[in-house]
Amino acid sequence: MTTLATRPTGGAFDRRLLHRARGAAPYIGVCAALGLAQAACVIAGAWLIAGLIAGAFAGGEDLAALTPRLVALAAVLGARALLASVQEAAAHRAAAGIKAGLRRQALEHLMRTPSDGRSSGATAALLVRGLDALDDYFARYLPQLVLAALVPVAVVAVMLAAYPPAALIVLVTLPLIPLFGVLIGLYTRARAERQWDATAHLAHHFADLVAGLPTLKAFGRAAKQSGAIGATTGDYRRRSMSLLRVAFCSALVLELAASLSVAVVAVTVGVQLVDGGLAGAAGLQTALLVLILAPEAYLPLRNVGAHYHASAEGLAAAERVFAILAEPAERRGEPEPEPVATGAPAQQGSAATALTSVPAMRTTLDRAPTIMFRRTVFAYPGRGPLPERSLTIPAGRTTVLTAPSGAGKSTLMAALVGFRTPASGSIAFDDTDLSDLDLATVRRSIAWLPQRPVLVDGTVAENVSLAVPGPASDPAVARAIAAAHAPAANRRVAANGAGLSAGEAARVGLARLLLRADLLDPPVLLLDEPTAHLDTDTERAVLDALAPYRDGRTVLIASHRPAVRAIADREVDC
Ligand SMILES: Nc1ncnc2c1ncn2[C@@H]1O[C@H](COP(=O)(O)OP(=O)(O)OP(=O)(O)O)[C@@H](O)[C@H]1O
Repeated sequence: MTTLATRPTGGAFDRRLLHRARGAAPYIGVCAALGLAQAACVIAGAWLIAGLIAGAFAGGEDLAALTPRLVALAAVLGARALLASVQEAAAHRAAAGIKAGLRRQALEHLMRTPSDGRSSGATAALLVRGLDALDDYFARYLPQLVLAALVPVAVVAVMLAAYPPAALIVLVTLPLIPLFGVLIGLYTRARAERQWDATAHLAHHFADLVAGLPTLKAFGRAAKQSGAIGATTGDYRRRSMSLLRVAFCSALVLELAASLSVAVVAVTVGVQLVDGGLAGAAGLQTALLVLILAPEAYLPLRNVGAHYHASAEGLAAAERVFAILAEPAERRGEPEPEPVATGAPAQQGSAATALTSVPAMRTTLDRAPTIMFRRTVFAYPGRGPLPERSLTIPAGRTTVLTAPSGAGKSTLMAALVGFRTPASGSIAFDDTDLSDLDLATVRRSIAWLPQRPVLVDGTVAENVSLAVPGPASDPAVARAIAAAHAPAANRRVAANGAGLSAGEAARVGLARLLLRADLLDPPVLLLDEPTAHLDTDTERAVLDALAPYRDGRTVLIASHRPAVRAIADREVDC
Protein backbone atom coordinates (compact mmCIF):
# COMPACT_ATOMS: atom_id res chain seq x y z
CA MET A 1 0.00 0.00 0.00
CA THR A 2 1.33 3.41 -0.86
CA THR A 3 -0.12 6.65 0.26
CA LEU A 4 0.53 9.41 -2.20
CA ALA A 5 -1.32 12.41 -1.09
CA THR A 6 -3.94 13.70 1.23
CA ARG A 7 -4.98 16.95 -0.32
CA PRO A 8 -8.74 16.83 -0.71
CA THR A 9 -9.20 20.58 -0.59
CA GLY A 10 -12.77 19.97 -1.68
CA GLY A 11 -13.39 18.47 1.79
CA ALA A 12 -14.60 14.98 2.66
CA PHE A 13 -16.61 14.87 -0.54
CA ASP A 14 -15.67 16.80 -3.65
CA ARG A 15 -18.87 18.09 -5.23
CA ARG A 16 -17.16 18.36 -8.60
CA LEU A 17 -17.23 14.58 -8.71
CA LEU A 18 -21.02 14.83 -8.82
CA HIS A 19 -20.95 17.18 -11.80
CA ARG A 20 -18.00 15.73 -13.68
CA ALA A 21 -18.35 12.02 -13.06
CA ARG A 22 -21.52 10.46 -14.36
CA GLY A 23 -22.45 7.65 -12.02
CA ALA A 24 -21.25 9.42 -8.85
CA ALA A 25 -24.69 10.81 -7.95
CA PRO A 26 -26.59 7.50 -8.39
CA TYR A 27 -23.85 5.73 -6.45
CA ILE A 28 -24.25 8.12 -3.52
CA GLY A 29 -27.98 7.38 -3.62
CA VAL A 30 -27.21 3.63 -3.52
CA CYS A 31 -24.78 4.21 -0.63
CA ALA A 32 -27.42 6.14 1.33
CA ALA A 33 -30.06 3.43 0.80
CA LEU A 34 -27.63 0.66 1.74
CA GLY A 35 -26.40 2.73 4.70
CA LEU A 36 -29.97 3.08 6.04
CA ALA A 37 -30.54 -0.65 5.65
CA GLN A 38 -27.22 -1.38 7.38
CA ALA A 39 -28.09 0.97 10.26
CA ALA A 40 -31.41 -0.86 10.67
CA CYS A 41 -29.55 -4.19 10.67
CA VAL A 42 -27.09 -2.93 13.33
CA ILE A 43 -29.92 -1.90 15.66
CA ALA A 44 -32.04 -5.00 14.99
CA GLY A 45 -29.01 -7.26 15.51
CA ALA A 46 -28.09 -5.57 18.81
CA TRP A 47 -31.68 -5.73 20.04
CA LEU A 48 -31.95 -9.44 19.15
CA ILE A 49 -28.59 -10.39 20.76
CA ALA A 50 -29.45 -8.46 23.93
CA GLY A 51 -32.90 -10.09 24.08
CA LEU A 52 -31.45 -13.57 23.51
CA ILE A 53 -28.82 -13.26 26.26
CA ALA A 54 -31.19 -11.62 28.72
CA GLY A 55 -33.90 -14.19 27.93
CA ALA A 56 -31.52 -17.15 28.33
CA PHE A 57 -29.69 -16.01 31.47
CA ALA A 58 -32.09 -13.72 33.37
CA GLY A 59 -35.48 -14.79 31.94
CA GLY A 60 -34.82 -18.58 32.05
CA GLU A 61 -36.24 -19.09 28.53
CA ASP A 62 -35.56 -22.45 26.85
CA LEU A 63 -34.27 -23.09 23.33
CA ALA A 64 -37.76 -23.41 21.85
CA ALA A 65 -38.69 -19.97 23.14
CA LEU A 66 -35.45 -18.47 21.87
CA THR A 67 -35.53 -20.14 18.41
CA PRO A 68 -37.61 -17.47 16.57
CA ARG A 69 -35.20 -14.75 17.77
CA LEU A 70 -32.19 -16.92 16.84
CA VAL A 71 -33.59 -17.34 13.32
CA ALA A 72 -34.29 -13.61 13.13
CA LEU A 73 -30.72 -12.88 14.27
CA ALA A 74 -29.30 -15.21 11.60
CA ALA A 75 -31.47 -13.43 9.02
CA VAL A 76 -30.25 -10.01 10.20
CA LEU A 77 -26.60 -11.10 10.12
CA GLY A 78 -27.13 -12.63 6.67
CA ALA A 79 -28.80 -9.44 5.45
CA ARG A 80 -25.89 -7.38 6.82
CA ALA A 81 -23.35 -9.54 4.96
CA LEU A 82 -25.44 -9.35 1.78
CA LEU A 83 -25.71 -5.55 2.04
CA ALA A 84 -21.93 -5.32 2.49
CA SER A 85 -21.26 -7.39 -0.64
CA VAL A 86 -23.86 -5.44 -2.67
CA GLN A 87 -22.14 -2.28 -1.45
CA GLU A 88 -18.73 -3.60 -2.55
CA ALA A 89 -19.99 -4.60 -5.98
CA ALA A 90 -21.78 -1.26 -6.48
CA ALA A 91 -18.65 0.60 -5.38
CA HIS A 92 -16.36 -1.16 -7.85
CA ARG A 93 -18.85 -0.76 -10.66
CA ALA A 94 -19.29 2.95 -9.90
CA ALA A 95 -15.53 3.51 -9.48
CA ALA A 96 -14.76 1.82 -12.82
CA GLY A 97 -17.34 3.97 -14.63
CA ILE A 98 -16.29 7.19 -12.92
CA LYS A 99 -12.56 6.59 -13.55
CA ALA A 100 -13.22 5.78 -17.19
CA GLY A 101 -15.34 8.93 -17.52
CA LEU A 102 -12.72 11.17 -15.90
CA ARG A 103 -9.94 9.65 -18.04
CA ARG A 104 -11.96 10.17 -21.20
CA GLN A 105 -12.79 13.79 -20.31
CA ALA A 106 -9.18 14.52 -19.36
CA LEU A 107 -7.82 12.97 -22.56
CA GLU A 108 -10.35 14.79 -24.73
CA HIS A 109 -9.46 18.03 -22.96
CA LEU A 110 -5.71 17.41 -23.28
CA MET A 111 -6.21 16.98 -27.02
CA ARG A 112 -7.60 20.50 -27.15
CA THR A 113 -5.12 22.12 -24.78
CA PRO A 114 -1.73 23.59 -25.69
CA SER A 115 0.83 21.17 -24.27
CA ASP A 116 3.40 23.77 -23.12
CA GLY A 117 5.30 22.65 -20.06
CA ARG A 118 3.24 19.54 -19.33
CA SER A 119 5.24 16.48 -18.37
CA SER A 120 3.98 13.42 -20.23
CA GLY A 121 5.35 11.10 -17.50
CA ALA A 122 3.52 12.93 -14.70
CA THR A 123 0.31 13.17 -16.77
CA ALA A 124 0.40 9.44 -17.52
CA ALA A 125 1.02 8.68 -13.82
CA LEU A 126 -1.94 10.88 -12.90
CA LEU A 127 -4.39 9.40 -15.39
CA VAL A 128 -3.42 5.77 -14.83
CA ARG A 129 -2.11 5.20 -11.34
CA GLY A 130 -3.46 8.37 -9.74
CA LEU A 131 -7.07 7.84 -10.76
CA ASP A 132 -6.91 4.15 -9.82
CA ALA A 133 -6.69 5.36 -6.23
CA LEU A 134 -10.33 6.44 -6.56
CA ASP A 135 -11.18 2.74 -6.03
CA ASP A 136 -10.43 3.15 -2.34
CA TYR A 137 -12.34 6.37 -2.22
CA PHE A 138 -15.52 4.87 -3.65
CA ALA A 139 -15.26 1.35 -2.22
CA ARG A 140 -14.01 2.18 1.28
CA TYR A 141 -14.23 5.82 2.21
CA LEU A 142 -17.53 7.01 0.75
CA PRO A 143 -19.69 4.14 2.11
CA GLN A 144 -18.17 4.71 5.56
CA LEU A 145 -18.84 8.43 5.25
CA VAL A 146 -22.51 7.70 4.58
CA LEU A 147 -22.62 5.20 7.47
CA ALA A 148 -20.89 7.75 9.70
CA ALA A 149 -23.72 10.16 8.98
CA LEU A 150 -26.52 7.63 9.57
CA VAL A 151 -25.47 4.98 12.10
CA PRO A 152 -24.44 7.23 15.05
CA VAL A 153 -27.72 9.18 14.76
CA ALA A 154 -29.80 5.98 14.73
CA VAL A 155 -27.79 4.42 17.56
CA VAL A 156 -27.99 7.51 19.77
CA ALA A 157 -31.75 7.73 19.13
CA VAL A 158 -32.25 4.12 20.24
CA MET A 159 -29.97 4.59 23.28
CA LEU A 160 -31.84 7.75 24.19
CA ALA A 161 -35.06 5.76 24.29
CA ALA A 162 -33.46 2.79 26.11
CA TYR A 163 -31.09 4.45 28.59
CA PRO A 164 -30.56 8.24 28.27
CA PRO A 165 -27.37 8.56 30.41
CA ALA A 166 -25.47 6.26 28.01
CA ALA A 167 -26.80 8.25 25.04
CA LEU A 168 -25.51 11.42 26.70
CA ILE A 169 -22.01 9.94 27.16
CA VAL A 170 -21.92 8.87 23.52
CA LEU A 171 -23.15 12.31 22.43
CA VAL A 172 -20.38 14.04 24.39
CA THR A 173 -17.54 11.71 23.35
CA LEU A 174 -18.55 11.08 19.72
CA PRO A 175 -17.26 14.45 18.39
CA LEU A 176 -13.79 13.57 19.74
CA ILE A 177 -13.32 11.10 16.88
CA PRO A 178 -13.78 13.59 13.99
CA LEU A 179 -11.92 16.24 16.04
CA PHE A 180 -8.84 14.03 16.37
CA GLY A 181 -9.26 13.02 12.73
CA VAL A 182 -9.23 16.65 11.57
CA LEU A 183 -6.20 17.49 13.74
CA ILE A 184 -4.28 14.54 12.31
CA GLY A 185 -5.43 15.47 8.78
CA LEU A 186 -4.11 19.01 9.21
CA TYR A 187 -0.81 17.63 10.46
CA THR A 188 -0.40 15.30 7.49
CA ARG A 189 -1.60 17.63 4.72
CA ALA A 190 1.72 19.31 3.96
CA ARG A 191 3.56 15.99 4.10
CA ALA A 192 1.06 14.44 1.74
CA GLU A 193 1.37 17.28 -0.77
CA ARG A 194 5.12 16.79 -0.81
CA GLN A 195 4.49 13.09 -1.29
CA TRP A 196 2.46 13.66 -4.46
CA ASP A 197 5.10 16.05 -5.77
CA ALA A 198 7.70 13.34 -5.14
CA THR A 199 5.57 10.84 -7.11
CA ALA A 200 5.13 13.23 -10.03
CA HIS A 201 8.85 14.03 -9.98
CA LEU A 202 9.71 10.33 -9.96
CA ALA A 203 7.42 9.59 -12.92
CA HIS A 204 8.77 12.58 -14.85
CA HIS A 205 12.38 11.76 -14.06
CA PHE A 206 11.93 8.13 -15.03
CA ALA A 207 10.24 8.92 -18.37
CA ASP A 208 13.01 11.42 -19.22
CA LEU A 209 15.68 8.95 -18.22
CA VAL A 210 14.30 6.16 -20.40
CA ALA A 211 14.02 8.56 -23.37
CA GLY A 212 17.57 9.83 -22.90
CA LEU A 213 19.26 6.53 -21.98
CA PRO A 214 21.32 6.16 -25.19
CA THR A 215 22.76 9.67 -24.80
CA LEU A 216 23.46 9.14 -21.12
CA LYS A 217 25.24 5.88 -21.91
CA ALA A 218 27.31 7.59 -24.58
CA PHE A 219 28.41 10.21 -22.05
CA GLY A 220 29.06 7.57 -19.39
CA ARG A 221 26.34 9.05 -17.16
CA ALA A 222 23.95 6.07 -17.11
CA ALA A 223 25.33 4.62 -13.85
CA LYS A 224 25.16 8.02 -12.20
CA GLN A 225 21.53 8.35 -13.28
CA SER A 226 20.76 4.95 -11.72
CA GLY A 227 22.14 6.46 -8.53
CA ALA A 228 19.88 9.50 -8.98
CA ILE A 229 16.85 7.26 -9.53
CA GLY A 230 17.91 5.25 -6.47
CA ALA A 231 18.04 8.47 -4.44
CA THR A 232 14.64 9.64 -5.72
CA THR A 233 12.98 6.29 -5.04
CA GLY A 234 14.68 6.15 -1.62
CA ASP A 235 13.28 9.57 -0.84
CA TYR A 236 9.87 8.42 -2.07
CA ARG A 237 10.06 5.29 0.13
CA ARG A 238 11.02 7.33 3.20
CA ARG A 239 8.15 9.75 2.62
CA SER A 240 5.72 6.86 2.07
CA MET A 241 6.83 5.16 5.29
CA SER A 242 6.58 8.41 7.20
CA LEU A 243 3.03 8.95 5.92
CA LEU A 244 2.13 5.36 6.72
CA ARG A 245 3.46 5.84 10.25
CA VAL A 246 1.16 8.83 10.63
CA ALA A 247 -1.72 6.78 9.19
CA PHE A 248 -1.11 3.96 11.68
CA CYS A 249 -0.71 6.38 14.58
CA SER A 250 -3.90 8.18 13.64
CA ALA A 251 -5.76 4.83 13.58
CA LEU A 252 -4.33 4.11 17.04
CA VAL A 253 -5.44 7.47 18.43
CA LEU A 254 -8.96 7.09 17.02
CA GLU A 255 -9.15 3.51 18.34
CA LEU A 256 -8.04 4.67 21.78
CA ALA A 257 -10.58 7.51 21.91
CA ALA A 258 -13.40 5.16 20.88
CA SER A 259 -12.34 2.42 23.33
CA LEU A 260 -12.15 4.87 26.27
CA SER A 261 -15.59 6.23 25.41
CA VAL A 262 -17.11 2.74 25.24
CA ALA A 263 -15.40 1.93 28.55
CA VAL A 264 -17.08 4.94 30.19
CA VAL A 265 -20.47 3.75 28.89
CA ALA A 266 -19.73 0.20 30.12
CA VAL A 267 -18.73 1.39 33.59
CA THR A 268 -21.88 3.54 33.87
CA VAL A 269 -24.13 0.71 32.77
CA GLY A 270 -22.27 -1.80 35.01
CA VAL A 271 -22.71 0.43 38.05
CA GLN A 272 -26.43 0.72 37.31
CA LEU A 273 -26.71 -3.06 37.00
CA VAL A 274 -25.00 -3.56 40.37
CA ASP A 275 -26.96 -0.75 42.04
CA GLY A 276 -30.25 -2.17 40.75
CA GLY A 277 -31.01 0.79 38.50
CA LEU A 278 -31.33 -1.72 35.65
CA ALA A 279 -33.00 -4.72 37.27
CA GLY A 280 -34.38 -8.01 35.99
CA ALA A 281 -34.36 -9.46 32.48
CA ALA A 282 -35.59 -6.16 31.02
CA GLY A 283 -32.80 -4.26 32.78
CA LEU A 284 -30.18 -6.73 31.58
CA GLN A 285 -31.56 -6.52 28.02
CA THR A 286 -31.35 -2.71 28.11
CA ALA A 287 -27.82 -2.82 29.53
CA LEU A 288 -26.69 -5.31 26.88
CA LEU A 289 -28.40 -3.34 24.10
CA VAL A 290 -26.53 -0.20 25.17
CA LEU A 291 -23.22 -2.08 25.49
CA ILE A 292 -23.54 -3.69 22.07
CA LEU A 293 -24.68 -0.48 20.38
CA ALA A 294 -22.09 1.86 21.91
CA PRO A 295 -19.08 0.61 19.82
CA GLU A 296 -21.29 0.63 16.70
CA ALA A 297 -21.77 4.38 17.11
CA TYR A 298 -18.01 4.98 16.92
CA LEU A 299 -17.14 2.34 14.33
CA PRO A 300 -18.11 4.17 11.09
CA LEU A 301 -16.37 7.37 12.26
CA ARG A 302 -13.22 5.41 13.05
CA ASN A 303 -13.41 3.70 9.68
CA VAL A 304 -13.76 7.07 7.94
CA GLY A 305 -10.53 8.14 9.66
CA ALA A 306 -8.81 4.87 8.79
CA HIS A 307 -9.73 5.06 5.09
CA TYR A 308 -9.09 8.79 4.83
CA HIS A 309 -5.41 8.45 3.97
CA ALA A 310 -5.86 5.82 1.26
CA SER A 311 -8.86 7.57 -0.29
CA ALA A 312 -7.32 11.03 -0.17
CA GLU A 313 -4.82 9.94 -2.81
CA GLY A 314 -7.71 9.33 -5.21
CA LEU A 315 -9.31 12.67 -4.32
CA ALA A 316 -6.01 14.48 -4.84
CA ALA A 317 -5.67 12.82 -8.26
CA ALA A 318 -9.27 13.76 -9.12
CA GLU A 319 -8.48 17.32 -8.11
CA ARG A 320 -5.54 17.42 -10.49
CA VAL A 321 -7.77 16.07 -13.24
CA PHE A 322 -10.26 18.85 -12.47
CA ALA A 323 -7.37 21.33 -12.76
CA ILE A 324 -6.62 19.96 -16.24
CA LEU A 325 -10.30 20.20 -17.18
CA ALA A 326 -10.34 23.81 -15.97
CA GLU A 327 -7.44 24.81 -18.25
CA PRO A 328 -8.58 26.93 -21.18
CA ALA A 329 -8.94 24.77 -24.26
CA GLU A 330 -8.15 25.79 -27.78
CA ARG A 331 -10.98 27.20 -29.80
CA ARG A 332 -13.05 24.31 -31.02
CA GLY A 333 -13.67 23.73 -34.66
CA GLU A 334 -15.10 21.20 -36.97
CA PRO A 335 -13.16 17.96 -37.09
CA GLU A 336 -11.01 17.48 -40.13
CA PRO A 337 -12.90 15.96 -43.04
CA GLU A 338 -11.69 12.59 -44.17
CA PRO A 339 -9.86 12.62 -47.46
CA VAL A 340 -11.24 10.81 -50.45
CA ALA A 341 -8.20 8.97 -51.72
CA THR A 342 -8.19 9.35 -55.47
CA GLY A 343 -5.76 6.61 -56.25
CA ALA A 344 -5.06 8.58 -59.41
CA PRO A 345 -1.86 7.43 -61.04
CA ALA A 346 1.09 9.73 -60.66
CA GLN A 347 2.36 11.42 -63.74
CA GLN A 348 5.39 9.46 -64.64
CA GLY A 349 8.73 11.15 -64.90
CA SER A 350 11.19 12.51 -62.45
CA ALA A 351 10.79 12.63 -58.70
CA ALA A 352 9.74 16.21 -59.22
CA THR A 353 6.48 15.01 -60.75
CA ALA A 354 3.36 15.89 -58.77
CA LEU A 355 1.74 13.04 -56.92
CA THR A 356 -1.56 13.94 -58.41
CA SER A 357 -2.74 17.17 -59.86
CA VAL A 358 -6.37 16.60 -58.88
CA PRO A 359 -7.05 17.47 -55.26
CA ALA A 360 -9.43 15.00 -53.69
CA MET A 361 -10.87 17.50 -51.27
CA ARG A 362 -11.15 21.26 -50.97
CA THR A 363 -10.10 22.92 -47.78
CA THR A 364 -11.83 25.90 -46.28
CA LEU A 365 -9.37 28.55 -47.46
CA ASP A 366 -9.87 28.49 -51.21
CA ARG A 367 -6.86 30.54 -52.08
CA ALA A 368 -3.38 30.98 -50.73
CA PRO A 369 -3.41 33.70 -48.06
CA THR A 370 -0.92 36.41 -47.24
CA ILE A 371 0.33 35.76 -43.72
CA MET A 372 1.31 38.67 -41.52
CA PHE A 373 3.08 38.77 -38.18
CA ARG A 374 2.36 42.19 -36.71
CA ARG A 375 4.70 43.23 -33.90
CA THR A 376 4.51 39.69 -32.59
CA VAL A 377 6.33 38.75 -29.39
CA PHE A 378 6.57 35.21 -28.06
CA ALA A 379 7.56 34.30 -24.53
CA TYR A 380 8.50 30.98 -22.97
CA PRO A 381 8.40 30.43 -19.23
CA GLY A 382 11.75 30.86 -17.51
CA ARG A 383 13.36 33.05 -20.17
CA GLY A 384 13.02 36.56 -21.52
CA PRO A 385 10.63 37.23 -24.41
CA LEU A 386 11.88 36.71 -27.97
CA PRO A 387 12.45 39.92 -29.97
CA GLU A 388 9.40 41.57 -31.54
CA ARG A 389 8.81 40.45 -35.14
CA SER A 390 6.86 42.06 -37.97
CA LEU A 391 6.94 40.28 -41.29
CA THR A 392 4.78 39.49 -44.26
CA ILE A 393 4.71 36.13 -46.05
CA PRO A 394 3.31 36.95 -49.49
CA ALA A 395 0.46 34.87 -50.90
CA GLY A 396 1.31 32.20 -53.45
CA ARG A 397 5.06 32.66 -53.06
CA THR A 398 7.87 30.74 -51.43
CA THR A 399 9.53 32.55 -48.54
CA VAL A 400 12.62 31.22 -46.81
CA LEU A 401 13.36 32.26 -43.21
CA THR A 402 17.11 32.45 -42.72
CA ALA A 403 17.31 33.93 -39.22
CA PRO A 404 20.04 32.52 -36.96
CA SER A 405 19.50 29.46 -34.83
CA GLY A 406 17.36 30.21 -31.79
CA ALA A 407 15.87 33.36 -33.36
CA GLY A 408 12.36 31.88 -33.28
CA LYS A 409 11.69 30.40 -36.74
CA SER A 410 10.11 27.19 -35.40
CA THR A 411 8.13 29.27 -32.92
CA LEU A 412 6.63 31.33 -35.76
CA MET A 413 5.58 28.17 -37.59
CA ALA A 414 4.16 26.56 -34.46
CA ALA A 415 2.16 29.76 -33.90
CA LEU A 416 0.60 29.47 -37.38
CA VAL A 417 -0.87 26.09 -36.44
CA GLY A 418 -2.00 27.37 -33.06
CA PHE A 419 0.55 25.61 -30.87
CA ARG A 420 2.03 28.88 -29.62
CA THR A 421 0.16 32.04 -28.79
CA PRO A 422 1.87 35.43 -29.03
CA ALA A 423 2.29 37.28 -25.75
CA SER A 424 1.63 40.47 -27.70
CA GLY A 425 1.05 41.51 -31.28
CA SER A 426 -1.02 39.51 -33.73
CA ILE A 427 -0.96 37.11 -36.65
CA ALA A 428 -3.24 37.55 -39.64
CA PHE A 429 -4.25 35.36 -42.57
CA ASP A 430 -5.05 37.93 -45.26
CA ASP A 431 -6.81 40.54 -43.17
CA THR A 432 -8.35 38.21 -40.61
CA ASP A 433 -6.71 37.87 -37.24
CA LEU A 434 -5.74 34.29 -36.42
CA SER A 435 -7.50 34.62 -33.07
CA ASP A 436 -10.76 35.27 -34.96
CA LEU A 437 -10.37 32.20 -37.14
CA ASP A 438 -11.51 28.72 -36.33
CA LEU A 439 -8.33 26.86 -35.40
CA ALA A 440 -9.46 23.59 -36.99
CA THR A 441 -10.13 25.44 -40.24
CA VAL A 442 -6.70 27.02 -40.14
CA ARG A 443 -5.07 23.66 -39.47
CA ARG A 444 -6.99 22.08 -42.33
CA SER A 445 -5.52 24.72 -44.60
CA ILE A 446 -1.93 23.98 -43.64
CA ALA A 447 0.51 21.16 -44.30
CA TRP A 448 3.31 21.42 -41.73
CA LEU A 449 6.62 19.62 -41.64
CA PRO A 450 8.00 20.22 -38.14
CA GLN A 451 11.72 20.23 -37.47
CA ARG A 452 11.49 16.91 -35.64
CA PRO A 453 8.55 14.95 -37.06
CA VAL A 454 7.00 12.68 -34.45
CA LEU A 455 7.19 9.07 -35.60
CA VAL A 456 5.24 6.27 -33.99
CA ASP A 457 5.67 2.52 -33.77
CA GLY A 458 4.58 1.01 -37.12
CA THR A 459 5.61 0.96 -40.76
CA VAL A 460 6.76 3.92 -42.80
CA ALA A 461 3.46 3.76 -44.70
CA GLU A 462 1.45 3.90 -41.48
CA ASN A 463 3.51 6.85 -40.30
CA VAL A 464 2.98 8.70 -43.57
CA SER A 465 -0.78 8.00 -43.49
CA LEU A 466 -1.03 9.93 -40.23
CA ALA A 467 -0.84 13.12 -42.28
CA VAL A 468 -4.53 12.93 -43.15
CA PRO A 469 -7.45 12.40 -40.79
CA GLY A 470 -8.94 9.39 -42.59
CA PRO A 471 -7.63 6.43 -44.53
CA ALA A 472 -5.35 7.22 -47.44
CA SER A 473 -5.16 4.85 -50.40
CA ASP A 474 -2.03 2.72 -50.74
CA PRO A 475 -1.11 4.23 -54.13
CA ALA A 476 -1.36 7.77 -52.73
CA VAL A 477 0.89 6.84 -49.79
CA ALA A 478 3.32 5.04 -52.10
CA ARG A 479 3.54 8.09 -54.37
CA ALA A 480 4.23 10.40 -51.43
CA ILE A 481 6.94 8.07 -50.16
CA ALA A 482 8.56 7.82 -53.57
CA ALA A 483 8.45 11.57 -54.18
CA ALA A 484 10.00 12.33 -50.81
CA HIS A 485 12.67 9.65 -51.27
CA ALA A 486 11.55 8.21 -47.94
CA PRO A 487 12.44 4.62 -46.91
CA ALA A 488 10.33 1.72 -48.22
CA ALA A 489 6.65 1.73 -47.25
CA ASN A 490 6.89 -1.55 -45.31
CA ARG A 491 10.03 -0.61 -43.36
CA ARG A 492 9.45 -0.87 -39.59
CA VAL A 493 9.79 2.23 -37.45
CA ALA A 494 10.03 1.99 -33.68
CA ALA A 495 8.60 4.60 -31.30
CA ASN A 496 10.27 8.02 -31.56
CA GLY A 497 11.62 7.12 -34.99
CA ALA A 498 14.14 4.58 -33.69
CA GLY A 499 15.38 2.47 -36.60
CA LEU A 500 15.57 5.39 -39.03
CA SER A 501 18.41 7.81 -39.59
CA ALA A 502 17.70 11.49 -38.94
CA GLY A 503 17.64 12.11 -42.72
CA GLU A 504 15.27 9.18 -43.31
CA ALA A 505 12.99 10.41 -40.54
CA ALA A 506 12.99 13.88 -42.12
CA ARG A 507 11.98 12.36 -45.46
CA VAL A 508 9.13 10.41 -43.82
CA GLY A 509 8.01 13.80 -42.48
CA LEU A 510 8.25 15.27 -45.97
CA ALA A 511 6.24 12.35 -47.39
CA ARG A 512 3.55 13.22 -44.87
CA LEU A 513 3.51 16.81 -46.05
CA LEU A 514 3.28 15.74 -49.69
CA LEU A 515 0.46 13.26 -48.95
CA ARG A 516 -1.47 15.95 -47.12
CA ALA A 517 -0.87 18.42 -49.92
CA ASP A 518 -1.98 15.79 -52.42
CA LEU A 519 -5.17 14.72 -50.69
CA LEU A 520 -6.31 17.86 -48.86
CA ASP A 521 -4.91 20.56 -51.13
CA PRO A 522 -4.02 22.96 -48.29
CA PRO A 523 -3.11 26.44 -49.57
CA VAL A 524 -0.29 26.88 -47.02
CA LEU A 525 2.87 24.79 -46.67
CA LEU A 526 5.21 25.17 -43.68
CA LEU A 527 8.55 23.36 -43.78
CA ASP A 528 10.97 23.59 -40.88
CA GLU A 529 14.51 22.62 -41.94
CA PRO A 530 13.24 20.09 -44.51
CA THR A 531 16.70 19.17 -45.81
CA ALA A 532 18.80 19.57 -42.65
CA HIS A 533 20.12 16.01 -42.66
CA LEU A 534 20.34 15.36 -46.40
CA ASP A 535 23.29 15.09 -48.77
CA THR A 536 23.26 17.52 -51.66
CA ASP A 537 21.93 15.03 -54.24
CA THR A 538 19.03 13.90 -52.05
CA GLU A 539 18.38 17.51 -51.10
CA ARG A 540 18.16 18.44 -54.78
CA ALA A 541 15.78 15.53 -55.46
CA VAL A 542 13.59 16.42 -52.47
CA LEU A 543 13.38 20.08 -53.49
CA ASP A 544 12.47 18.99 -57.03
CA ALA A 545 9.71 16.79 -55.58
CA LEU A 546 8.41 19.79 -53.69
CA ALA A 547 8.46 22.15 -56.70
CA PRO A 548 5.01 21.32 -58.14
CA TYR A 549 3.42 21.79 -54.71
CA ARG A 550 4.82 25.27 -54.25
CA ASP A 551 2.93 26.61 -57.24
CA GLY A 552 0.09 28.88 -56.15
CA ARG A 553 0.60 28.12 -52.45
CA THR A 554 1.89 30.28 -49.63
CA VAL A 555 5.06 28.43 -48.68
CA LEU A 556 7.23 29.22 -45.67
CA ILE A 557 10.49 27.34 -45.24
CA ALA A 558 12.97 27.73 -42.36
CA SER A 559 16.44 26.87 -43.61
CA HIS A 560 19.99 28.12 -44.00
CA ARG A 561 20.88 25.74 -46.83
CA PRO A 562 21.97 27.43 -50.09
CA ALA A 563 19.94 24.96 -52.21
CA VAL A 564 16.78 25.88 -50.31
CA ARG A 565 17.54 29.58 -50.46
CA ALA A 566 17.99 29.21 -54.21
CA ILE A 567 14.35 28.17 -54.72
CA ALA A 568 12.98 31.07 -52.66
CA ASP A 569 10.96 33.88 -54.21
CA ARG A 570 11.84 35.85 -51.11
CA GLU A 571 14.29 35.55 -48.26
CA VAL A 572 13.60 36.93 -44.81
CA ASP A 573 16.20 37.25 -42.10
CA CYS A 574 13.65 37.83 -39.33
N1 LIG B 1 9.38 24.94 -25.09
C1 LIG B 1 10.29 25.89 -24.90
N2 LIG B 1 10.55 26.34 -23.67
C2 LIG B 1 11.44 27.33 -23.45
N3 LIG B 1 12.12 27.95 -24.43
C3 LIG B 1 11.91 27.54 -25.69
C4 LIG B 1 10.98 26.49 -25.99
N4 LIG B 1 10.97 26.32 -27.35
C5 LIG B 1 11.84 27.20 -27.84
N5 LIG B 1 12.41 27.93 -26.86
C6 LIG B 1 13.38 28.98 -27.01
O1 LIG B 1 12.86 29.93 -27.92
C7 LIG B 1 13.85 30.38 -28.77
C8 LIG B 1 13.40 30.18 -30.22
O2 LIG B 1 13.33 28.81 -30.47
P1 LIG B 1 12.98 28.26 -31.92
O3 LIG B 1 13.05 26.78 -31.87
O4 LIG B 1 11.72 28.88 -32.38
O5 LIG B 1 14.21 28.86 -32.76
P2 LIG B 1 14.67 28.51 -34.22
O6 LIG B 1 14.98 29.81 -34.88
O7 LIG B 1 13.70 27.64 -34.91
O8 LIG B 1 16.00 27.72 -33.93
P3 LIG B 1 16.74 26.61 -34.84
O9 LIG B 1 17.15 27.30 -36.11
O10 LIG B 1 17.93 26.25 -34.03
O11 LIG B 1 15.79 25.50 -35.04
C9 LIG B 1 15.12 29.60 -28.46
O12 LIG B 1 15.97 30.43 -27.71
C10 LIG B 1 14.64 28.45 -27.63
O13 LIG B 1 15.59 28.15 -26.65
